[in-house]
Amino acid sequence: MATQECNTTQKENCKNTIIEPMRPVVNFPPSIWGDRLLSLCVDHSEFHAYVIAMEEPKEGLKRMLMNPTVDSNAKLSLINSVYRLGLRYHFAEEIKCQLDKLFMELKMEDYDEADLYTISINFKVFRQHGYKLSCDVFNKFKDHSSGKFNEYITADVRGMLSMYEATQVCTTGEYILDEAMAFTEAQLMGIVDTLEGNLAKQVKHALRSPSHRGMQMVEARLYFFNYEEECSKHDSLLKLANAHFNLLQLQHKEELFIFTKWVKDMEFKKITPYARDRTPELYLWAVGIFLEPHYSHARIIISKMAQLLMVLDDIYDAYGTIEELRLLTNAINRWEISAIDQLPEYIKPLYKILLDELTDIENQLPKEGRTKRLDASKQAFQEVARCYHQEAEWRFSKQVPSYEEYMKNGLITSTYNVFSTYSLMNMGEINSEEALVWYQTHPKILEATKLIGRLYNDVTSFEFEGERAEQVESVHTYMKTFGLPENIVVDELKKIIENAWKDINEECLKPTEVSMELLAPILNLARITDMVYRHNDRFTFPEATTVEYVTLLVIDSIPMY
Ligand SMILES: CC(C)=CCC/C(C)=C/CC/C(C)=C/COP(=O)(O)OP(=O)(O)O
Repeated sequence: MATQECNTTQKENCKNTIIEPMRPVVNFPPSIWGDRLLSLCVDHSEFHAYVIAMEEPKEGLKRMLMNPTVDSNAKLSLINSVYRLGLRYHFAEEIKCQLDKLFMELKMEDYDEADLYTISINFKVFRQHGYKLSCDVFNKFKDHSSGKFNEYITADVRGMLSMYEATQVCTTGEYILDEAMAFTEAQLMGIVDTLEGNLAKQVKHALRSPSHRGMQMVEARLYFFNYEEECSKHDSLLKLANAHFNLLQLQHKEELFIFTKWVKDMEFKKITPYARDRTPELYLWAVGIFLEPHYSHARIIISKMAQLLMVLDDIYDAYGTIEELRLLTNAINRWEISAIDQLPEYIKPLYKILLDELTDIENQLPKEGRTKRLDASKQAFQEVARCYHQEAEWRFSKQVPSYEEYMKNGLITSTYNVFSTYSLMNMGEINSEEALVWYQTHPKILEATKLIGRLYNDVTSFEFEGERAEQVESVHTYMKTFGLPENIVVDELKKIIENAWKDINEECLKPTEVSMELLAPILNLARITDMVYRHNDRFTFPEATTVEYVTLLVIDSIPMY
């Protein structure tokens, strides 16, 4: 549909005149940011001030975490706050030491007298740190004659909220948690408009984005605002979180400026005018994958990868003719600058950027094991291009593949192989060759994350994409393969997404296949996917939440205590 075929007479004309093919018109909303982000400026002396401001409260918190006289519930509640404020990486050793001990000493009877709030917090903390506390701790809240949850818990809103948050870490076969999730969600939805103050804000946000599935930095900022009581229980927690936000915001501003300037210097607007303009939104993915300050370099690289993938996606999905796409795929497979000659003029500058940037990234990698890493990253990119091309072939020949065929291809076009490979490659010391080998075994956590990416993206955007060029996506391939109507299919695909989350949770429980540090970027990729696609395609249409979150993280300042 996007090409205008030449007939015989036209062919004659074609020899002399270049006929511009008809291309689909895509109404991508423009960026709302303009050049504003190029004026982001950073005072470097502030970095040092925040690092100093963090030192004392950090020591204070370490002492508190290690203090044997602090009661176990209070300690788990403190660990919960540390986790939710994005500070876990400062206390990895202390938290591990405490949780090992608390988990080993734990007896189920300890929970006989405990309330719903306490049990839920403890359950979530243990699970999020890899300890499989049994979901039987929730049995006592059920009326065993009716099989339903006891009515009295509906009066405990804080407890229900906490239980709803705890159910997000469930694994396959934990039916009580499935039921608890549905029950608490329905109850909270029913009362949210009657609540006031911080509790109202907490419930509203949890229903919009449960904390376990949210983007860590956004969750941390909102926890700081919405859970004042928990945060101000300990002065050192408040001070550390405050200085930490300021430090990260400074760093994120600087990184976003570097990335925005790169997009401008590469002249993407001029050479790819057909593509979406989504600079800060792409950067948000990078912050979502890596929260810690020491992954600054990785965030910039991931943002650049995302920009290149987005532009490629827009050529393959919307702008290129099938002939052009064949040439482009071939050139990307060849991966050599001489292949540029076979490309249409308008694609040449993009192809050059692609090769130059990847070479540049390669040159910054440590020498040891470089070749293997390079092969993995290049192949991940080539694979995406081949699969984008396959989708285009289906579209141009008006074929609808089976759901299975589509998904085999679609897991690759989720682009998460590229994101995870580049994440791993740029993690410095912990990035061992062994870890790369593990990545290439298609670990369950990575497959589940890709599945969530592909399905969430399709479920929320199939109507818009369908309008533009008969895109091949999971909703319609599933409808065709299983002969089911659209509304049923959307529900089925959402169930598959829920099950994939259970796999991710399972893979993060001890003993894990690789360290939690290596699993974290993959878990975080699923989290940012949930944030962007849970309610809509907030990437293509970023007006609401994505803009709000970019503003929250990079623009709105936080008064220093
Ligand atoms: C697919 C997915 C989970 C992407 C998120 C990761 C990301 C930011 C990738 C780079 C840009 C991109 C391809 C966005 C999705 O566009 P699209 O909605 O047009 O993707 P589609 O053409 O593959 O459906």
